[in-house]
Amino acid sequence: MIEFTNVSHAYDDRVVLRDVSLNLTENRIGIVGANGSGKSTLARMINALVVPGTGMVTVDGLDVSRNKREVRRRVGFIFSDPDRQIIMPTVIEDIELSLRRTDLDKKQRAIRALEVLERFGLGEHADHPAQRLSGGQKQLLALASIFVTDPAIIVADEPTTLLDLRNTRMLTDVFATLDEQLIVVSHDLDILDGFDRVIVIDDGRVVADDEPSPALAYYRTLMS
Ligand SMILES: Nc1ncnc2c1ncn2[C@@H]1O[C@H](COP(=O)(O)OP(=O)(O)OP(=O)(O)O)[C@@H](O)[C@H]1O
Repeated sequence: MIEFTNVSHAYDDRVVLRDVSLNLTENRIGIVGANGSGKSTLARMINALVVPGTGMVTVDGLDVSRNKREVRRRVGFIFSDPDRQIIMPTVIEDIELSLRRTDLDKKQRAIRALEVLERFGLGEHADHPAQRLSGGQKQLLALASIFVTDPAIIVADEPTTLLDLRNTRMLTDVFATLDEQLIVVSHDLDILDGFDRVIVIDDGRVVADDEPSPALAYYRTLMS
């Protein structure tokens, strides 16, 4: 469970979140809003990538500002820019690196890594240089490298920006089958169909918080 209590935040003198209080308990939660409205800042706080200026964020009761390491073990964060996440020379090595803290031995890690690559449609690219993948394939690899660590919570910041229609659908299917709690920031409203809850942010405030259909209708009106 994720809780925001009276969270405000400013970068220098620019206020980007204003007194946000939220209890995030549902399995699939979408966050939408205009460019620059504060969505990524909010999402990054769940993983302590940004520490709130005032107020508090907790994950399973842990104050994220004081328990970064423990919180990051529970929360996997997927950046929209996959180059921030891909580290190793080949595709499979990147997944194997994510598995380094598990109990699996080298051979088991290789088997598990290949399984997850196949699930994400990258099985054929296992031994290819990661940096030669297309943008969309890199995005899938970045997603796979977080999924494989089995975090209790996954936060994805615009995970479909580089994906074609087929891979967006594949990702939507992967999301639908996840046991993990999933928080997705997205401008692609279609991927939020079937989510439990959608939060609309406008100028640093929560302006709607509802099931997808009414929340997205509100957002469309706000943007029109
Ligand atoms: N590290 C930073 N330093 C200074 N300003 C920042 C920083 N990160 C974000 N901002 C500013 O804070 C505001 C909110 O940014 P944020 O990335 O949270 O918005 P967003 O809703 O995710 O936007 P988008 O939909 O464009 O990704 C923007 O004006 C942005 O320029």
